[in-house]
Amino acid sequence: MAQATRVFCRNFSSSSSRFGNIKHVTVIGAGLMGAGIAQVAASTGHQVVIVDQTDDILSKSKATIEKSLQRVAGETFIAEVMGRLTIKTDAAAAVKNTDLVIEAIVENLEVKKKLFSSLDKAAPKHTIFTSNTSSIPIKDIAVATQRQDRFGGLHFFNPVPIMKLLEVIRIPATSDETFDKLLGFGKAMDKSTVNCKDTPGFIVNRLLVPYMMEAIRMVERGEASPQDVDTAMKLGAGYPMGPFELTDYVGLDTCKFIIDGWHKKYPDNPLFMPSPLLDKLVSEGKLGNKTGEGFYKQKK
Ligand SMILES: CCCCCCCCCCCCC[C@H](O)CC(=O)SCCNC(=O)CCNC(=O)[C@H](O)C(C)(C)COP(=O)(O)OP(=O)(O)OC[C@H]1O[C@@H](n2cnc3c(N)ncnc32)[C@H](O)[C@@H]1OP(=O)(O)O
Ligand SMILES: NC(=O)c1ccc[n+]([C@@H]2O[C@H](COP(=O)([O-])OP(=O)(O)OC[C@H]3O[C@@H](n4cnc5c(N)ncnc54)[C@H](O)[C@@H]3O)[C@@H](O)[C@H]2O)c1
Repeated sequence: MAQATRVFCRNFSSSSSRFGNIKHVTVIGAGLMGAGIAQVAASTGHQVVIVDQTDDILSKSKATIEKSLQRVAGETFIAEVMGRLTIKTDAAAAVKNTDLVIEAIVENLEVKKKLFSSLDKAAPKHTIFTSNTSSIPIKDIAVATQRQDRFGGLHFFNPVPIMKLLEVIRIPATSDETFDKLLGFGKAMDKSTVNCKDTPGFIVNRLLVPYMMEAIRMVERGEASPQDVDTAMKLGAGYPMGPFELTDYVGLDTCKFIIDGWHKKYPDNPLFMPSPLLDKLVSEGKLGNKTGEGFYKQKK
């Protein structure tokens, strides 16, 4: 049995002591990342509630999780995992009995702050809040709450069931107890953790974003085609995907939110200047794999 399959079929039970204090997890946002995070949390024995804006989004997300599990697991395991997953549209009700909130909604500071401010009033005192943001400082989100000592970042990578890394981010106010619990949760999720400070892009995106922005600028300058850049980086640098394939995979809208946010925050940094090509594709609704077309048209 290959590595990925082994991890997903290990027999976890929610009564296991491997969880420390985090047994019940609420994932807010049932999109690309939220579905993956919920799948792995439930696969590793946690009780999971997924929250999104509509029942339709939530049903589609549940179906995605089930389909994803079918690639690697048998019927019994899938039934157990799906049995640990529930869905809700009422975020305040969902967090009433939860140990950990993982927010994976749209990459927008004001929307995230509004959400956390309302959750802060509804969640029990012991609940730890985290954001899966790619690019927003965790402390800028945490200020919306009265629990900054129980606030941190959990930055997962896409696709969550396969990518082994979890960046665990602390802000100055994060308590040692909270940080240790988050590291323990990462282990319980079968991820390899790295400790991050709340610096722009943490570790991975601090290096990945300039690389990807230079790739799109090469194309804008007419120096190479997206196809040739992708082939070059896969065959010449050993990357599993080229930067354009990866942008389609991440979502062009999410990439635009990231770069626009950094440009606004650091207007003099040439690395973070917006890209006319990215802006054009987003304005045409070409958001990547999620809409069937981005830099590439998806094969049917
Ligand atoms: C250029 C334009 C610039 C625009 C601006 C840019 C702005 C900046 C953007 C930054 C974005 C940051 C986003 C975020 O914050 C951080 C990220 O997440 S970055 C993304 C990180 N991810 C990657 O880099 C992925 C790279 N790709 C890969 O690793 C691989 O291609 C793949 C996705 C793993 C797929 O590989 P394949 O080999 O094709 O896949 P297979 O289908 O063969 O599967 C491999 C293996 O995995 C098992 N498996 C598949 N699906 C699942 C599942 N759902 N659950 C469990 N396991 C699964 C499958 O069975 C195989 O296992 P095996 O059979 O080998 O045992
Ligand atoms: N896409 C990636 O590769 C990737 C990787 C790591 C981190 N992230 C980060 O994860 C977060 C989510 O990204 P994604 O790609 O999953 O986005 P997505 O667009 O696929 O999903 C976002 C989901 O959040 C929901 N949502 C929006 N506002 C909400 C609210 N107020 N309450 C409840 N649900 C709400 C939307 O309906 C949508 O289903 C972002 O912060 C992003 O930066 C993305």
